[in-house]
Amino acid sequence: MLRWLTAGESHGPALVAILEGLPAGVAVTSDDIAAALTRRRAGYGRGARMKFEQDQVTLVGGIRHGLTQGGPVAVEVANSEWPKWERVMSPDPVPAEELEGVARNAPLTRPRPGHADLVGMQKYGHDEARPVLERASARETAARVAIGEVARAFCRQALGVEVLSHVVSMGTVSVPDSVQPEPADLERVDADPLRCFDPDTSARMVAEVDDTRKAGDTLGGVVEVLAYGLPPGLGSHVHWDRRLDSRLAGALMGVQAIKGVEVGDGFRTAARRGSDAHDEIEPGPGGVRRRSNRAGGVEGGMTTGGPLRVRAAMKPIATVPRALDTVDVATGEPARAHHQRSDVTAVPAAGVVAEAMVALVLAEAAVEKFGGDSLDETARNARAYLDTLEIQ
Ligand SMILES: Cc1cc2nc3c(=O)[nH]c(=O)nc-3n(C[C@H](O)[C@H](O)[C@H](O)COP(=O)(O)O)c2cc1C
Ligand SMILES: C=C(O[C@@H]1CC(C(=O)O)=C[C@@H](OP(=O)(O)O)[C@H]1O)C(=O)O
Repeated sequence: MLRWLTAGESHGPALVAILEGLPAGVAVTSDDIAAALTRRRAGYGRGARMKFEQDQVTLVGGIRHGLTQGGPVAVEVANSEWPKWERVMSPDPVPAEELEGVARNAPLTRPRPGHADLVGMQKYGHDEARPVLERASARETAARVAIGEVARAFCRQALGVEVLSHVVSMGTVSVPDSVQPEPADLERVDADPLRCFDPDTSARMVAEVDDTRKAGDTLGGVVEVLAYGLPPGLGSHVHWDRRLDSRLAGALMGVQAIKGVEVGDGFRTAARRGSDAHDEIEPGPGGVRRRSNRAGGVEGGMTTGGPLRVRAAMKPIATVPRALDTVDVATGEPARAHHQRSDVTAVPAAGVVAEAMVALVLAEAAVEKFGGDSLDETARNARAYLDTLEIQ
């Protein structure tokens, strides 16, 4: 079983994440994690904070001399902006006079439609949004990407699995369905301003982001995560919560602002006839292969051995510069939602976060199927299983 948890606030001293249940011997360094965090920070359309906020990584447990030891892996991602927030976000009480007139401490009583502000205040009994938005903020996804990188290293080293993502739509601008990067293309995807694998579409997306920014508005879009090199049989058909598609959907829907998940051709399949919807089976390497991959590499809640293909739809950023109507909860009067700064879009970053979530789900399913306390043991068990299927 793989367990993992994150803690920390957007403007707190640091985010922390713990990942428990991976075998010993996975090679991963703080530089690998820092590189993953750099990928998450990039992307055309992100706001000012991504320029000045640095992700400072410290490995605080579970890794020695670049190898996991079998115990929980603990990672800290420090917020470099902490000194500016120290009094406002102090865990210990701060004398009232020290907070007097501190602009950052002004109560946020005009909740943003589309963010967690209003319902979080109602549910947790707060009279302003600060205590809610601090934890709702997608700053927390830096912690997920940190441990997702450890899971990704495990998937690669135990099974030869590579996980990547690309942006398939930004607002109404979409790439053709045939665009599907492979592991060797990841550098090119990352080099694109919007992590889009089709240069013509990317240029139109950039123009769309520029127009949207000028209009004081925000954008959503769709990302696709791909995983190559998976063995058949991760996940299971025997119970709903063991189905890999169910677990992937839950993990992706757990990312801030993701409002829909599609496995394979998903919603598009619903409009097809059966003869045009499934992946016919024919003789091939290891005895059988599928002629197409409309199912996105999952049948019956199990990986088929083909590339995994899942999409996640992100809604437009809630902090709209041309602020939306709300109510000031301090006065009960109509007002404009609070807005300091925000991303125009964060779809490219959401792709990197989605990769991390998929890597964590795949790592968990691999640990379940193959077990092993050392990486070598997991890899040996996987090899023995693939031998029974005669897969090279
Ligand atoms: C990478 C990333 C960056 C985000 N940046 C912002 C932002 O700058 N402003 C904002 O209002 N929402 C942003 N969001 C979305 C909010 O965190 C999210 O809408 C909020 O937590 C409410 O959750 P919900 O949209 O799932 O209902 C971002 C989401 C992600 C994944
Ligand atoms: C800090 C990050 O994203 C933040 C996510 C976020 C939100 O509401 O989700 C709001 C913004 O924070 P702020 O209001 O402080 O500018 C983003 O910058 C990050 O991704 O590292």
